[in-house]
Amino acid sequence: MLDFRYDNAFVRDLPGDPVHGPRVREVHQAWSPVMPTPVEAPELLAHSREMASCLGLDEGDVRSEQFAQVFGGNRLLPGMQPFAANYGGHQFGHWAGQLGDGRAISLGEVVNDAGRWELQLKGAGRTPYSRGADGRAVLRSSIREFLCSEAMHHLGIPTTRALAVLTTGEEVVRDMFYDGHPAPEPGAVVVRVAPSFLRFGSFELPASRGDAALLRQLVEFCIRRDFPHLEGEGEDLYATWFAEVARRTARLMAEWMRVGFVHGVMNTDNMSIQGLTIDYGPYGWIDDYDPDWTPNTTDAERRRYRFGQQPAVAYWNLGRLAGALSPLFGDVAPLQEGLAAYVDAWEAADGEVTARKLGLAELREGDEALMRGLQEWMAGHEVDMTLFFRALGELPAGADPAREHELFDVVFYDPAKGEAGWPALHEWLAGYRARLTDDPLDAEARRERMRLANPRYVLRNYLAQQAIDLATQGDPSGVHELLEVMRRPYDEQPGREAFAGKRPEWARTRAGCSMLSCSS
Ligand SMILES: Nc1ncnc2c1ncn2[C@@H]1O[C@H](COP(=O)(O)OP(=O)(O)OP(=O)(O)O)[C@@H](O)[C@H]1O
Ligand SMILES: [Mg+2]
Repeated sequence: MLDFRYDNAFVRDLPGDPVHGPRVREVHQAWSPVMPTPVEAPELLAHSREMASCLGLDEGDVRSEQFAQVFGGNRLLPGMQPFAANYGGHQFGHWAGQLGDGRAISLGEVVNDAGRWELQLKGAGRTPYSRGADGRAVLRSSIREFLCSEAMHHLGIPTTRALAVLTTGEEVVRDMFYDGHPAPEPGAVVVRVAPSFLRFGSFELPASRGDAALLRQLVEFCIRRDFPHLEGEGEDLYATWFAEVARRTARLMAEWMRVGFVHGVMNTDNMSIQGLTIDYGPYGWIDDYDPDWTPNTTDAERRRYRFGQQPAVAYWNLGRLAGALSPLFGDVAPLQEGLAAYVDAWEAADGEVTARKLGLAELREGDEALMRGLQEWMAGHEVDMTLFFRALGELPAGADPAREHELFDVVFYDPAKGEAGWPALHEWLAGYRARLTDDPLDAEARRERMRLANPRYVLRNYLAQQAIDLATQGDPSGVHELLEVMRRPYDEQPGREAFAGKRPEWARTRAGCSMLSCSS
């Protein structure tokens, strides 16, 4: 029997829409009461055993019919109070007005010894915020969200979590390539979990409407529930909080850059106030190091959300949040200080990541230039980022060209570019080696530091796509296996070398492997 203890703070402490149900409308409160729309035949496709255990669920609970019924959206447990949150956002640089949870419905906030866990169904049906859309999600994007949420967690990167992904037994029509060819696809629901799903856009919406009272209520609520360690009151407290949001966001950006994660749609409605990765849509993972790469077809022209731009976009987004919060401040100076805190925190976190990736005890003058030189070289020679850093961790102490060839031969995608890249690589390695002689870490400690900063396994786009193709034919084993691999991303996993390999040539241009549309 599924049995949780709840503390439904969001609906208890924040003003709710007096109207029930999914009729599309403008809502001037923080949330709307709405039930998930039942589905034909909910069935568990995969689950995260770590997340289940955090919620006190065992295998039997997860595999029960009750679990499928509740988390497919067909039944509520006593104590659940379903709602859709209201928020707005800046999308691709422009204010988009009310967006809200158009297809995510929260069931309640579970509290236990491990923390607070808001349970949310993504793809649960229409809400007042669905606008013209169906409130549903397709299997391919749901598997991508499920796998990546858990992969990020195991990489140690702040993220919303995924308890499970369920098929619905229903079809959903999507025009995957936005080319006028809509087609039915299998539908699914992802059960997401996070201590808070508040977004920058949750604060921007009341601010855009001049509703300072609701804005203040939201800020007070968020600080009390999501940042209970912060002290002070009034403007001082708000400033402390904003600076904390800024610092968390900076650290998140450094972590994304560390592992080669490209979010793909960094609109302000997809920025978590807690500095979690949220909304796994057209995201992608860097194969060959390319700061200009974005997986999102909708952004192919301007590349606003390209890999190398992410820290700057986060700053811009914080600027929008600062603007939204300004009615609560007599003077904008504290907000400017918060933005400055982002810059400081980003520089510190980026430096820390550089030191860890290169296996240095601490960053010294010249190290950032060393890293930049390496990045330029990688970008110029189509070099696999993940494989390169893993190989670098195995570099012998003394110069050994034969061993270097053996280590780095696998990192190139294009043999000709690789051939041309060797002289510069040997030169860079010589400089790096010289720097190491000046570093206090011994070889073993360095190797371990690098192993824990440079994953062996990341959720390469083509790997997820292969698992999706199989699951779409009715076989979820690829999803299960990939999840298993991603549970220990920093470990060597004998027998699973194939999951650590370079992107195969066929995947270079295939949809889902190189480019993704927002259609989900
Ligand atoms: N099929 C759909 N039906 C209703 N609303 C949708 C649908 N797809 C997206 N939306 C809404 O459009 C807005 C922007 O979409 P976006 O792709 O950023 O979010 P999402 O992937 O649905 O959700 P989240 O940010 O919660 O992960 C959101 O408010 C979202 O709820
Ligand atoms: Mg979103």
